[in-house]
Amino acid sequence: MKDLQALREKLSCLDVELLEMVARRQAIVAEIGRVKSSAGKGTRDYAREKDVLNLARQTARRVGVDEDIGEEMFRLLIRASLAAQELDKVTSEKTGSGKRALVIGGAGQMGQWFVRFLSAQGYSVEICDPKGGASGYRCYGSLGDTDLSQDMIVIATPIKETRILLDELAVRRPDGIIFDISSLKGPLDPALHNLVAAGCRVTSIHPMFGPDTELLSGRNVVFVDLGVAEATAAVRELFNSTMAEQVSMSLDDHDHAMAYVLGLSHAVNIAFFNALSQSGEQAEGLAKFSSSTFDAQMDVASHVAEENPYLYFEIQSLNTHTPRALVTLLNAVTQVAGRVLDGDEKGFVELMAQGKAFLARRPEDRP
Ligand SMILES: C=C(O[C@@H]1C=C(C(=O)O)C=C[C@H]1O)C(=O)O
Repeated sequence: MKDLQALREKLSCLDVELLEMVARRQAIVAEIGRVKSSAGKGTRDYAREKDVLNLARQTARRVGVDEDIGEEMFRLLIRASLAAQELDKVTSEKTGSGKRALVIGGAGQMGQWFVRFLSAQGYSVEICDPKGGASGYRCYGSLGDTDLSQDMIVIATPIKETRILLDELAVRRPDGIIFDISSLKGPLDPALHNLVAAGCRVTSIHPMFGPDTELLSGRNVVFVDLGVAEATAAVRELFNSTMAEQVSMSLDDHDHAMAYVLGLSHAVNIAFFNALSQSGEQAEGLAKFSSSTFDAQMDVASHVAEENPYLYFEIQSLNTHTPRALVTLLNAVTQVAGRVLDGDEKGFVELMAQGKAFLARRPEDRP
């Protein structure tokens, strides 16, 4: 027992050293970030990352550590470097210095993300939300309480509420740049164009990530330009210091894509966990036999189950492209069931081959 105690103490010392080394690595990473920034270079360097990961695998092999563990450790470290460099860049560029921003719905989850994001850019952020806002920010209970003199106005409210707010803004015609972040654009089409007609500088975006996101590398932000180029350019500028991919789309193409990217994947998961819960099987019992596919699917389903059901209903019910996506899903499920119940092996294999060929066309993951 004494040996065990002594060995564990030795191990704890090593763990502390490991973390101290991580901190030293991060300090160098921060310096590299500043050098790249002053040389006008982008934050992410995929070729260098590949070299870092190769070295990790080689070294792991040499010292007798599993290569996959070596690589995984360094993937995590690279993610940490990128998140730190991105935040540093956003903060140091001070795009919003001397300017004011209003986040309507700033107490909601994505609203809070924008409050943090705009604050990091140097904006003096104000919040409009009946639920109040984070402490340290000026807060208005309703739109009527502010004169709307801010330079940037973000609308981060449920879709139906956003429509009403856009109408109110069209009457009050603020001078600042206005944008919404709704998951669907079709239901806002008349209100957004009404705002353009009122002479407002408005654009529409859809951040394709959740409120917990810290690192924007590998994430997309969709821009739906409404014909006011100045507004779109100003909002693009907010994301220029990040590694987010900026994607342009028309309003209708956006909702068409969302019927699959959001609607179909949500529906599949809602159907999956309800099929399980209605099957009479017990979750605890199934967990005992879980396979890697089941576990992975359960993880995704659990994320979906935690989401806001009202928002998820809006995403289904307010998209005019939803019926087509859901009918396609019903057909696909019927097809799988049909071929299995008919004992049609050839047909079943064909279904899997078709899907595999489709998935193979996905762009490869970068390191
Ligand atoms: C540290 C750098 O920035 C990023 C982080 C890397 C790392 O943590 O090793 C590698 C490449 C870059 O994407 C760098 O460019 O060297």
